[in-house]
Amino acid sequence: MEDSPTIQWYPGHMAKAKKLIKKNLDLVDVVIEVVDARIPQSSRNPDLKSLLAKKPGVIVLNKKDLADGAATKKWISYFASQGLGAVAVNGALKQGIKELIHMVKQSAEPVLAALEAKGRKRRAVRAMVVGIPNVGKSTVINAMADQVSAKTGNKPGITKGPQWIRVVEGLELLDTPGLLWPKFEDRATGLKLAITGAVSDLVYPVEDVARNLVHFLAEHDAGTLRERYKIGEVDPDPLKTLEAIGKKRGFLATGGVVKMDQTAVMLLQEFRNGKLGRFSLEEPMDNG
Ligand SMILES: Nc1nc2c(ncn2[C@@H]2O[C@H](COP(=O)(O)OP(=O)(O)OP(=O)(O)O)[C@@H](O)[C@H]2O)c(=O)[nH]1
Repeated sequence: MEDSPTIQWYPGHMAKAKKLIKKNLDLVDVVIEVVDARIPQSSRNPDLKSLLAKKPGVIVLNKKDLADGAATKKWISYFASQGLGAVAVNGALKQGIKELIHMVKQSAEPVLAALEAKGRKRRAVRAMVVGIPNVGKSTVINAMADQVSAKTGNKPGITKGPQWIRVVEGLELLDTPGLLWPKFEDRATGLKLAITGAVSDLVYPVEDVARNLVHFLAEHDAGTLRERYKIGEVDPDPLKTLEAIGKKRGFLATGGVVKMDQTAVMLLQEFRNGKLGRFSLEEPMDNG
């Protein structure tokens, strides 16, 4: 779904997404919720918990290569304290996938064991991947599928129902992810989603998003801003800092005025690609 980061979510879209997820939920034992490791709380869907009812879930903190390692560890402990299994992965490099597979199988164990106790034959665990746009759902599915890479289920020609991928012995995965809407609860959450690219650059003015990123970086690692953009001191006013960055990069209109939009887009791109380093935009205690 290449265009999904630009989806504008309206109540109609959300209702449709909810219906699709509910339909597929009936088919699986475990739900794998992919979140962005840089914003594990903000990139969770607000309604997933009620959708899941009592189904076990595993949280995947994807893009761990872009997040701060110490913060990711704290998030994993935090989720564990809430009774949720969480694992950090780099879907793109297929790191952490074996641990994820193990966790998914483990979380379904009580259900399968109960079925077996009733005299049923043991069957493979069935799982599906869900998450908001751009967190890496397809990448995680591909990384898991790559373990064996054998499609199972429906034969070609009669591909009416869902397609299953046999990940390893005893685990099957639905081949399409469930797309969920992001949180729109408050501006701070929205801006974090915008900084990481989970919501469209059309939702918030790009200059606002970049200003907030500069504010965060100035507080957490002003040295990186100074060194990468050779801007001397970081101004307490983030807009002035953004302007200084644009000037250094030569993003100038006639009359020497800095093209702020162009500067903002460049800064966000560099942050999203990890060129500025590894940053987590939130830690567990920020969320109470
Ligand atoms: N650095 C990094 N990038 C990743 C990782 N996993 C995925 N990406 C990138 O993140 C972007 C989104 O990945 P997708 O797998 O398309 O995400 P998705 O959640 O399926 O996206 P939608 O289809 O838009 O909902 C792509 O540019 C991926 O290359 C990761 O672990 N690290």
